[in-house]
Amino acid sequence: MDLQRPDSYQGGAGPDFNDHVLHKTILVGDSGVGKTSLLVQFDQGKFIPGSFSATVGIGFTNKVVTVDGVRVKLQIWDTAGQERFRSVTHAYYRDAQALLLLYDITNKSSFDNIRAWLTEIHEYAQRDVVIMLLGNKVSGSGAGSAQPCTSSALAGPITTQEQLSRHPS
Ligand SMILES: Nc1nc2c(ncn2[C@@H]2O[C@H](COP(=O)(O)OP(=O)(O)OP(=O)(O)O)[C@@H](O)[C@H]2O)c(=O)[nH]1
Repeated sequence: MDLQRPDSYQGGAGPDFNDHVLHKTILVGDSGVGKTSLLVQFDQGKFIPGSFSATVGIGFTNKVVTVDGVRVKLQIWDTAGQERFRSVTHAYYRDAQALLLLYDITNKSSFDNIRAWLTEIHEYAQRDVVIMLLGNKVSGSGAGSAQPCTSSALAGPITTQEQLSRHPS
């Protein structure tokens, strides 16, 4: 799926959100941990396997979900995990209400790098941003294989120490 759709970005609040609560979420994590795959899975309901094509820059997709009777428009931004795009993606952290921080459970360095990601998040995102740590690639076949480290992670901001202590050593 092509997430590079600058034509669909209208700036500011974006498309008509009159009857929605807008919620901006950003997917972050090392290159190859499965951010784009997770977003495509969430958007289209299926895992699309294929050769790895690294995201260039940043793009977003919208999805409306109903939570406790309230329609919420999720605007989910998919960022490139590669270092060379960091300066581009940092600029988007500020507006985010939530950050989904992914690592690949089959790749230790992607977990080791979580500390560095949290340092960047604390530098560029709002202080009260909600951070959810997700271990991806739990299933070899891909589909729906991301697992949160805690089911209550989205209930409120959590600290670096809390997040790291939730990962089994
Ligand atoms: N086995 C398995 N493979 C996965 C899973 N999720 C993604 N992959 C594969 O991992 C590779 C990288 O996935 P992407 O979604 O492109 O990774 P990314 O984090 O968006 O990478 P960047 O765009 O470079 O930041 C692809 O070959 C995917 O098919 C999963 O849950 N299980």
